Amino acid sequence: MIEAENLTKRYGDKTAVDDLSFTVVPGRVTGFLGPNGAGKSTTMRLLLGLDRPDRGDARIDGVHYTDLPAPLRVVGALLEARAVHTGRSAYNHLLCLAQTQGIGKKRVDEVVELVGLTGVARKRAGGFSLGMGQRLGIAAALLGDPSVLILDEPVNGLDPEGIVWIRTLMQRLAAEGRTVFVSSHLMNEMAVTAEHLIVIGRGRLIADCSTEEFIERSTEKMVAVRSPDAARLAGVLTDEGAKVRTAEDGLLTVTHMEAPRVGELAAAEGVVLHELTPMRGSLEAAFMELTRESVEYGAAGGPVAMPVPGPAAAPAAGPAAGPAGKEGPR
Ligand SMILES: Nc1ncnc2c1ncn2[C@@H]1O[C@H](COP(=O)(O)OP(=O)(O)OP(=O)(O)O)[C@@H](O)[C@H]1O
Repeated sequence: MIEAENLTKRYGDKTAVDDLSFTVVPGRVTGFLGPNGAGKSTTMRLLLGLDRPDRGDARIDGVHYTDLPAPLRVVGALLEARAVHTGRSAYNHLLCLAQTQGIGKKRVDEVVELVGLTGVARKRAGGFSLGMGQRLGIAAALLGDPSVLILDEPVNGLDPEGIVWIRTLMQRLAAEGRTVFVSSHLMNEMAVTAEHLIVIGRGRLIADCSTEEFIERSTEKMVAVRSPDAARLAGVLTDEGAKVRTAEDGLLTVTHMEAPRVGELAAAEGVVLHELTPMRGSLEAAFMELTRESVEYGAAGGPVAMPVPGPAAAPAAGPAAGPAGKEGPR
């Protein structure tokens, strides 16, 4: 378990982490989200004793990181600044790390295999690609078979196969009863990986809830409906209180009315439907809505996130675009 209690960290005038309290429990993947500069990396460094808080407390399984006698056996960490500037082979890099904590050679072999680096383990780690470096960093984090994992942007630099691999690995590690705390900028990836979210903006807590609840709370439900008689249908739905917009020729997006009611009204009026799709907000849309006030380095106007087809609030894989993909959920 990870506990942050009133964590505060200032750099000069800048408050990077501001009175932040949360708990990350074992058994599920917890995503750590926030716009650029929100304080995610700083928080992770505070948890790992790499920076000292000005106020507050960070504990891993009830203990300050710096008081852990064999930290690698309790916490595995992958931080954003993870380049391995080493002339050593990947294998020797891991072996050296293992030896500092009394971890045997057998475990080094195991993690090399686990992260898929067997073929290149004897190669110089300094020459690794970003993706291979990520795998090596994850191998290092797993060396001590830790009960807690803190991963800062683990998906960075991984190809699609690598992304699925790390997702599956994180979910498996969580299912084994470990605490998995992971930051990422890839919203669609987080939507399918993390069961729970901690969202911060300008160093402060914005949300601490399930991924489902986060999406539900911050996005509007919408129905996409396609008909050869869209104009007439639009009139019928509007008369019954729906808000209707024409997304493209023959395709309407409907809010303030659920899909079954749209279907019933269409049937009652004898309007043919070619499509009736309940849309849900994407995690991306929810994130942008909730963090709008906290974006430090955003472009004026900002991008618009797309809704995705599917049952309301259920996280789904794939690109965040649906039939009504020309407009945001608002
Ligand atoms: N060592 C430092 N000295 C001065 N300011 C810092 C330092 N580390 C972080 N900051 C500032 O603190 C704020 C939080 O930074 P941090 O890197 O924790 O954010 P982040 O959420 O991880 O951002 P990103 O998503 O861009 O990686 C930023 O404004 C950053 O410029």
